[in-house]
Amino acid sequence: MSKHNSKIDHQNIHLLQHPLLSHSLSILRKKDTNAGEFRRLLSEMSRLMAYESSRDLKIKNIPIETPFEKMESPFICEDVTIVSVMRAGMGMLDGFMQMFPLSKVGHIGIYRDKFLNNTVEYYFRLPDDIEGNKIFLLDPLLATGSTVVAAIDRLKQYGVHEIRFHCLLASPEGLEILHESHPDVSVYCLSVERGMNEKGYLLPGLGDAGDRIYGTL
Ligand SMILES: O=P(O)(O)OC[C@H]1O[C@H](OP(=O)(O)OP(=O)(O)O)[C@H](O)[C@@H]1O
Ligand SMILES: O=c1cc[nH]c(=O)[nH]1
Ligand SMILES: [Mg+2]
Repeated sequence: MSKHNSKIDHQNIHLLQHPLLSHSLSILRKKDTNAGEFRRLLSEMSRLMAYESSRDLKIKNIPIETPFEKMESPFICEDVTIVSVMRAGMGMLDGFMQMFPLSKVGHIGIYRDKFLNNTVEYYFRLPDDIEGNKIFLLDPLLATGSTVVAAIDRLKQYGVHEIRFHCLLASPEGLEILHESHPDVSVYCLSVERGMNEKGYLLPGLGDAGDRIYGTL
């Protein structure tokens, strides 16, 4: 975990460090990176994040036949359900779906309403029978933590327990709040940011992720 923040040195926070991820993140942060490039890189980075966060998935040897002989070969034997927090989580979804082509996919639409000063859920759809699945939850940013906590509150109403939250950037405050509300949830992120501005945007950050993906600046 990040050296500069001992308060959030929780075992279940995984700081993914890889030159390919760091390089791409730097491009995403740049204010003149356009929406097309932002989308392309986010998708590519999501595949790498999925690779890193799935290292411990259970595998089981199953008999197969190669063109030459029979053997026992390892296959993933756990069900993964991917859940995207709209809008910005959609930018990570195709990368994860490519890595887990057999996974089911859920969607949660939540935004931070500036006037209500609260999160608003406008869509919720999970696949049936996902109790016991590993949930790979996607949203590029964790700022105040209210969105991810609201999303996980709802997921848990559906009996899912093993949740891995994937984001690019997280604030120290947001990580604390997430840990207080849901200490069982693992976080996979690329950077713990310095903090937030008065509007709840991460610093140094990358701006509003949804706006940057969809060009709604
Ligand atoms: O930790 P929080 O303070 O809750 O902020 C994080 C949320 O903010 C962004 O979504 P936003 O509300 O901008 O919605 P959008 O994806 O539709 O743009 C981001 O994608 C997270 O969902
Ligand atoms: O910096 C931030 C914080 C919350 N949501 C965003 O999209 N960006
Ligand atoms: Mg937004």
